[in-house]
Amino acid sequence: MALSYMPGFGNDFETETLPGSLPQGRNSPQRPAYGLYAEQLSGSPFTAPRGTNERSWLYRIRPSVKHTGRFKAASYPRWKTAPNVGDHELALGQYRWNPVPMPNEPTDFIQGMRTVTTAGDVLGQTGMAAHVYVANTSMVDDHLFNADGELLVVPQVGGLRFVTEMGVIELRPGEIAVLPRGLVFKVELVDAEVRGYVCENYGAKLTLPDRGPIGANCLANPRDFKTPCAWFEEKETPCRLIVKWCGNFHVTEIGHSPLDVVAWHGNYAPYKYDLATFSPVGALLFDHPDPSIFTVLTAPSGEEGTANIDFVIFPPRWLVAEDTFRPPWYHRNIMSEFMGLIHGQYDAKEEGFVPGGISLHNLMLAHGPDAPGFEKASRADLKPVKLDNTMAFMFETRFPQMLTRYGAELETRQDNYIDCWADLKKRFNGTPEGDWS
Ligand SMILES: O=C(O)Cc1cc(O)ccc1O
Ligand SMILES: [Fe+2]
Repeated sequence: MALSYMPGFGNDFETETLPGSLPQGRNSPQRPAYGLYAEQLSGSPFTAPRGTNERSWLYRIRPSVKHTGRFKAASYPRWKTAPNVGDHELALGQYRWNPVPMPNEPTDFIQGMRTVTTAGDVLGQTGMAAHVYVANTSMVDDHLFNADGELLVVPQVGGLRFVTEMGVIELRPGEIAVLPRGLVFKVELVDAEVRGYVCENYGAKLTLPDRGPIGANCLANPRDFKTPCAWFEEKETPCRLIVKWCGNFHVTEIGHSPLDVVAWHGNYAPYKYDLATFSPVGALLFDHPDPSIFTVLTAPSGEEGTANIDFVIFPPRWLVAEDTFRPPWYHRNIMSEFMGLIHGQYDAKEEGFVPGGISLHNLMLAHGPDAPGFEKASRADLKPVKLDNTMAFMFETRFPQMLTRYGAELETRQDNYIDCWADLKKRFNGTPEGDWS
């Protein structure tokens, strides 16, 4: 399948698979071409201000009401939803995990979703969940839509193909995709085994951060976001549609594929982004800036500057700051930090935080470079150094992240994580030089 994409972030796109299938000059003609049904998919209230008003018009073989029958309960017990509090006994702490193991049983993208933290409350449309997915099986006749939020997908091992009602997105590690709330899709695997991270956003949509004095360029540039062109299938064989709705799963059986959108236009659509196109901006003389300079996407919470979610990356970059402790400083943060590593090594943690791993530094819990990292950075010759072959990321939220039982009991949790700070020495000895012996 040759895939094509349209560039731009939040554009008003239009795309058709058959000539003349997209109505021009109106949304809802009396009889759309090809006998298609017109349907609006609203991602914001009708009355949202222009800057946040999102909707698309889909021209499809059957309207979506024909893609649902009677629902039955379905069960995906490892995919949890906030609030999910108190289902384990693990004490408060800073935590780190080695990669989630690949499954031994046939496991598709939905079955392979393992929730590590939840935050906020899905019923109030605030907060998020941080998941890891592991899968070895493509979805063939099963499809999903998630009414609980949009999904930000960060592959770490293996390629994925998101076959959605608005087109097909292929995704490799190093790229990310966002699937809007309510979008119908299935996930095919490009490789035999896949793993990655997902941030499920219950709140207002992810958008590009304001750049302030940085100006119009650098960081994530809008043209590097890609939305798929329309694609449809006419498949008249049994299919299932699974719905995640307020934390519960439901399934309905239908006699055809719900991926039947022949043409669409609008600004509510899935997209992908290659993290290698992020142009980092940083400290050119001294000091270590806040990681907000590396925000790719931010989901506002309603309170200015206080994100429901920031999606932040730590990309390859030059370190040039003079007379500076270059790695992250020690800190305590009102925001809660879930981190993953796509490949390479992370600045402040050369050992122990491995690709596919996770770290969790929750609301106000102290963290920072491990003891070897501190030693090295405190004594380093501060010539320009390129931090290369690395890509870490953070799902940061204003809400505390509640660990799930799955996360608490996962066998790859590193019992000794906090020992990485054990060897940080007292250097205060009453002299201005301190004790650097
Ligand atoms: O804790 C972390 O490793 C993430 C992080 C990186 C950084 O450069 C500054 C602050 C911060 O929380
Ligand atoms: Fe941090």
